[in-house]
Amino acid sequence: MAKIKICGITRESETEVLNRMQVDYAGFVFFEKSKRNVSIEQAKEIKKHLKPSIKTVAVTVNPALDLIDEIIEAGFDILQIHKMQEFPENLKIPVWVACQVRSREEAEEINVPDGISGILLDAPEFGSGKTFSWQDFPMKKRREWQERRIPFILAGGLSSENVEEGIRLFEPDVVDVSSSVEGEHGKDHKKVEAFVRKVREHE
Ligand SMILES: O=C(O)c1ccccc1NCC(=O)[C@H](O)[C@H](O)COP(=O)(O)O
Repeated sequence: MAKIKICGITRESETEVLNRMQVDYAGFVFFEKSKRNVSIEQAKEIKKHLKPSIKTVAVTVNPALDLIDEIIEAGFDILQIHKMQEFPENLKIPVWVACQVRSREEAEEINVPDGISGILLDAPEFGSGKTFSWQDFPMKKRREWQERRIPFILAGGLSSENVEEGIRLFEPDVVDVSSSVEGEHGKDHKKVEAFVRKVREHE
């Protein structure tokens, strides 16, 4: 069964539905330009309210080494890196590399370095609630990662309406959602519940 990551947690009140629905991952965005940006201190406070079984993912964009150190120090389980320029060596935290899928040609060039703990495919604009073009994605890349046993995370525009299709096409290890489960004040409990149920119904 695909595991579930709810991304862009910004407040303590959101943890109740994550705990109750026993999701697998909670993502915190550390990127100042994002409407979901939180400080390390805020995230540390919020994650105290998550069940220990929920792994925490620190979502970053080409992070400076200082930020990576702070993330490790704060006890996050996984570091997710978008727009990675260089793979930082000897990191003491598992890394998910996020790739923005813009075209079939670009996707064919995706190189997954050894030693990463997951490859995440996302829309051209991260956190936008839009999907990348699933039909154009070169599935031989997906098969290559399956053969190399690299965990695969499907992100970008997932919702209760399309997640079944995404699971059928990509057989992801994890499905990652943010925009479609948001309301006016952060994550909407009913939308999170509906998304989680849809994923679990599928299996
Ligand atoms: O969500 C953001 O604002 C964000 C900012 C900077 C880097 C990544 C960001 N989100 C990335 C994600 O982890 C996934 O892309 C996200 O869960 C999927 O988002 P959505 O398309 O909104 O469901």
